[in-house]
Parts: sequence; C-alpha cells; structure tokens
Amino acid sequence: MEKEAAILTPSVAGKSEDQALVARALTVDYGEGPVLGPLDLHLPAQGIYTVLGPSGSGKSTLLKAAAGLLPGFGGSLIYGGRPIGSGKAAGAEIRVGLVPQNYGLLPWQTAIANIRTALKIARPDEDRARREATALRWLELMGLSGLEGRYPRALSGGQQQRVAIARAFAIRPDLLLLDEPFSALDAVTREGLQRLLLESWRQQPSTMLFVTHDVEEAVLLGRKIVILTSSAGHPVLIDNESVFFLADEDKRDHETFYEQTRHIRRIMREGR
Ligand SMILES: Nc1ncnc2c1ncn2[C@@H]1O[C@H](COP(=O)(O)OP(=O)(O)OP(=O)(O)O)[C@@H](O)[C@H]1O
Repeated sequence: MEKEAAILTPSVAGKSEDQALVARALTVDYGEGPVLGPLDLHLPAQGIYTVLGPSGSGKSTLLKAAAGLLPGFGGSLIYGGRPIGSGKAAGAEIRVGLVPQNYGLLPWQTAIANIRTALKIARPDEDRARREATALRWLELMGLSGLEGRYPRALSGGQQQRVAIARAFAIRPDLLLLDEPFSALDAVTREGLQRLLLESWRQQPSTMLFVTHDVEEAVLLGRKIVILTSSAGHPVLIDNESVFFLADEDKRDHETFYEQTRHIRRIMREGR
C-alpha cells in the first residue's frame, strides 16, 4: 500500500495546507431562501474531491461559487489563501477550468477554436504553436480527432461534453470544476475517461471538484467525497483514501470499493 501511495500521490508536501480550497459558513440564497449551507469545508490542494447529493441539493451552486460566477454568497470561500470573489471570475491569479452542465461551448466557434480561445486567455505567454499542439492533443485524447473543425451544433451531446473537458484540461488549471462531466457518455467511453482523468490528474495534479450523481464514480475518483444533503444544511465529508490509493485496475473489484459504495448509499438514504 505504501509503495502504491508513493507512486500515485503527486508530490504536494508543504503545499496542500496553504493552497487548500476552504469554505467557511458558505451560504447561497438566490432570493427565495438558502439553497446551500452553511457549509464548512477544507479540501487540501491537488486532490480530487467528488460531490454527491440529490437533485437540487446545491452541487452546481457550490461549483458556481468556486468559479466566482455567483453574484453573491454568504461566508467565505478561499483558494490558495486568496478569497474567491463573487460576481466575477475567480481572478487572474487563480486559473480555473470549468465544465458546466450545459458544456458552455461558444456556438460560433469550432471545437478546436473553443479550446484555442480558452488557451489564449489562460496561457497568453505560450507561443501559438504550443497552444495549437496542446489543443490537438486534448481533442485526440478525448477521441475527437477529425472533428476539430465542427461547430458545437454539429456534434452530439457526448462529443460536445468531451470538447468541454478537453478545453478545461488543456489550460492546466489550478482549480478544475466539473459538473457531471461524463453524464452524456456511454458506459465504455465513460470508464475510459475516468481512467484518463486519473492519469491526467497524476501528471498535472490540480485541485478538482467533481460533481456526479453516480455513487460508483464518486468512490472511484474521489480522495474525499462531499455529500450534500437534500435540505440546505450540514454536508457529510467522507474520507475515501482507502479506495483512492488502490491501483486503478483493482478498484472496482475490491471489497473496500464495494463497502464504501454501500456506506455512501446508506448516508444518502438517511441524510447523515
Ligand atoms: N439561478 C437560480 N435562481 C434561483 N434558484 C436557483 C438558481 N439556480 C439554482 N437554483 C435553485 O437552487 C437549488 C440548488 O440548485 P443546484 O442547481 O445547485 O442543485 P444541484 O444539486 O446541482 O441539482 P441537479 O443535481 O439537479 O443538477 C435548487 O432548488 C434550484 O432550483
């Protein structure tokens, strides 16, 4: 186990504390009463954290707050020691990659142009050839070679979703926010992308908040699992290291994986 942990854990010693994503008494109210919180979280940097909860429990709202896209919220949200503001993107200092539920692609740009645009904004100092190679590589990794020149309207839902994932990864963000990123994909593509996500994270360990409805996916990918309950209130934070540090090929068949999914299903049923 120790050997595996050494292989699988990126070297983040000393970094994770001061770079953590921290929510303190975070509350969100769109005008008709609180829909999230008060929420307290401390998620060390460079970890994958999966977020589960019933429909309407505030998962997307949490991601929007972390992306700095809400007009306002109560309490505080801090990443890397800096407050994430409201009403504006999280700020030039924090590079944020976001895969929203509706993919957020620019409809007037082709698949590759969507990635180019994001790279131009997030990596203005990189030369053009490098940005182009990055965009092409991510499209290829997502199984989209040959579709670079297509506009979003000429792509299937699952293809659009993969362009959005490619765009988010390509910018090498500090904070990667994914809202049900694999929901439109078939089971085989989904499993392939789950593996790719873990591999990419190991090579480029960002702090990742990953919203999903799928308990197995949450257990497979998360180092910790945040469970939001149906009413605004206390989230449950589950330590999932015993599964996280298993070798990928063993995870799904492992007794620990099975036990953890059962445990989480029970919490989701009982709300605590
Ligand atoms: N812009 C908005 N204005 C008013 N209410 C909103 C807005 N966005 C979300 N809500 C409400 O806030 C609550 C939380 O919504 P949110 O989308 O965060 O839930 P979710 O857990 O992501 O749901 P789902 O799993 O269905 O995607 C819901 O009751 C929703 O109706």
